[in-house]
Amino acid sequence: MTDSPDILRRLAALPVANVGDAMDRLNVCQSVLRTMCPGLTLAGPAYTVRTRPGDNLYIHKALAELQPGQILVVSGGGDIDRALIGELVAGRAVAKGCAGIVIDGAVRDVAVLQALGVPVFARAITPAGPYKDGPGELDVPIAVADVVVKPGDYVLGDDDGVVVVPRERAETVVERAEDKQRQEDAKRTEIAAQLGLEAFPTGA
Ligand SMILES: O=C([O-])CC(=O)C(=O)O
Ligand SMILES: [Mg+2]
Repeated sequence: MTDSPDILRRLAALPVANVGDAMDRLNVCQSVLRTMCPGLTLAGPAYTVRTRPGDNLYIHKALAELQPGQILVVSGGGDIDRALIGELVAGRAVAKGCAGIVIDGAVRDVAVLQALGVPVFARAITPAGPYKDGPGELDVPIAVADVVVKPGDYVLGDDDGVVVVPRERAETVVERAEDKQRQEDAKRTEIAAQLGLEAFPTGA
């Protein structure tokens, strides 16, 4: 699948909430999927993995396939009793140029994930480790916190949560989201004046 760096750059510049609004407020992952690394944003095309809950053999297999800029997106069935990744898997993914990790399950070693500076989103943290027996699947459509993710779909995350932009709709979605952002910018300027501020806070 050809990459669209311009669309990705434009999507990445927008708040995740506005991109969700631009998809009729659908395609937003359930709020159980939270950032493990506050302040870091995530944006890129998905490399998808489906694993047996509590088992990360196929995540290790995925490390060999990951391309720079991709987001490692894992459906672990939402199980939160075993961590599917920690510092070692995350470090290896970063070494392959991975731009972020989304786990529909749990993670561990969270202090080091933050120190690595890689955006990681997951349902939970637990010290309990994963089994490594399989089965699993690579590069297939998956479900992540109630949203379908196809290989190559754009995945975006910030402190509010995660949205998935289907690749085939990305152009329309980014235009709608930019339009919404412009409308909101006008409102922010108006509110800043009411607050006696030179500019509306950015949260950055
Ligand atoms: O043991 C594992 O596969 C998960 C883990 O803690 C790590 O990646 O550091
Ligand atoms: Mg570990």
